[in-house]
Order: sequence, then C-alpha cells, then structure tokens
Amino acid sequence: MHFYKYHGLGNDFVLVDTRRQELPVAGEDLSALGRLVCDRHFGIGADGLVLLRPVDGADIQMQIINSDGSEPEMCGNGIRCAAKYLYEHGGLRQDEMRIATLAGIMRPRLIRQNGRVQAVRVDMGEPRLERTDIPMTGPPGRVVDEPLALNGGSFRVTAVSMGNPHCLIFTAHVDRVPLTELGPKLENHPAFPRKTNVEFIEVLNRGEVRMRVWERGAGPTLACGTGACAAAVGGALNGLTERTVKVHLPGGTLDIQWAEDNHVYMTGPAAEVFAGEYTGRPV
Ligand SMILES: N[C@@H](CCC[C@H](N)C(=O)O)C(=O)O
Repeated sequence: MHFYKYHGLGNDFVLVDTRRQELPVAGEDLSALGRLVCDRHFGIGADGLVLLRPVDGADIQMQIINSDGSEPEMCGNGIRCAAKYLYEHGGLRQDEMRIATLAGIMRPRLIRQNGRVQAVRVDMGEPRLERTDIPMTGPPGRVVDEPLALNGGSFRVTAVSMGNPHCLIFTAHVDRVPLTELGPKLENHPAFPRKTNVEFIEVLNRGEVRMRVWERGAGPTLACGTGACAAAVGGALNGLTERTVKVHLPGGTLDIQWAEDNHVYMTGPAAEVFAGEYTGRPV
C-alpha cells in the first residue's frame, strides 16, 4: 500500500489516496488497518490513518481512523494535511477545496508563497453547543462551566462539538495536570455516550491560551485542531478570551477565530515527512 506520512504540529497521520489503489483489507476492515499502520512499533506509526476517497457533492471525502481503530467524525490537523497533499500530489490545483467528512463539508483554503503551501486556513463550520449534540447526558441546554463528578471530586467542564466531542477544563497551571491519569477517565466518563476528547487549557491572556490534549481513540497528542477550535469557543463562552485566539500546543501554535458568521476558522501548517510502501501483513 502506497502511503504518505504527514503531520500538523506533530499530530501525525498516514495518508492513503484510495483513488489510486485498492486498500489491502478484507471487507474494508478499516479499524484493523488503522490499528496496524498507526502502531509505533509494529507499523508505520501515527495518531491516525487518513483515507481520501472520491465523492459526489464535494472535491473529495476524508475519512479518518484513530490509532485505536475507532472512526471519528472530523480531524482538524488531518484536514490541513489532506488539503496540502491534494494540491501538491493529488491533482487538485485549486486554492479552495470542499472536503466531505462525517461532520459535514469543510472548506480549506491554501496560503501559498512561491507556489509552496505555507499554511492552510480551514472553515471548520459552526460549533455545536447543545448538550444532545455533544453528545452528553443530562437536561437540555449548553454545558458551560458545569460540574462533572470524577473520582469522588469534581471538575468544571465546558462541552463543545466541532463535529466530534470536546470536554474543556480551564486550569491555572496546565503543566501540572496529570494528563495520562485524568485523560482516559474523562474520555470514558459515562456522561459522554460516544466518549470525548479532553482538553486542559490555561488562559495566558485574552488572546492566547496554552493547551494539552488527550484525544479520544489516540491518547495524548502534540496538537488537536478540532480541540483548539473548541478551546477558542469555550474560552469565549466562559468570558475568558476574545473570539480570536492563539492556541499554543506542545507541537506548536494554531490561530483560531470564532467569527461573527458563527463559523470557526483554523489556520496552521501542514508538513509532508516521507512517502513509502507499507508491506506489512494485509488484514
Ligand atoms: N487530531 C484531530 C482529532 C482526531 C479525532 C479525535 N481523536 C476524535 O476521536 O474525535 C484534530 O486535529 O482535530
């Protein structure tokens, strides 16, 4: 299987263009393929597998499989990588694209300099704030700075869906958070019937935050695009930040704007690392 390896701020992906080859999976067992290629010891190694497919009504479809084999609705860093690949290798020589995902059609726009893609700005659509849309259990309404019981204590959480669920916790010292202990407990908390991504956020000032993320189906990652968008929305909902913020992640910085049209715009880099042939065991 021919693949490309990309990353967005260290959130890394194996990218496969299914328009150019058949996948080596019996009955399209994408969950098993995702687990195999993402494995950092026995596979190529990645946080996720990004599959590009032909589709009606958009330029391309992006499907993503987490490293645990689950299929999320959307991936912000992955879509910037997909857009860069499509322009540089995938025959889509246009600056604006429409990419279909399980969360709807996303619209990346390339920012180019001397013909090279420097960054990608993506219209990530509207955030979903109703509890049932996260989804989260409990009475109807938004989940903003609400207590969530865990381990005999409680956290104040804000919940935002960017097509995929995010549980945001604002904290004074993000470096002191025991991410690998709390992350899986919150990811699998019964309040989130489809599990959740978990973001710990420290507000530096009204235009900048620092964030660490525990991703649903992938664990701790160096960056999360949808998570950064959710953090900007959550910061504004709590009155802690403006609607335009820089989100500093372990892998680098994303610029996020929750615009007046209610759409969230994410700007950040995407990088190609290498290409290769996966010769591992077919599923
Ligand atoms: N890293 C991604 C999010 C990938 C999906 C996530 N793990 C989930 O299950 O929702 C991003 O950059 O948005």
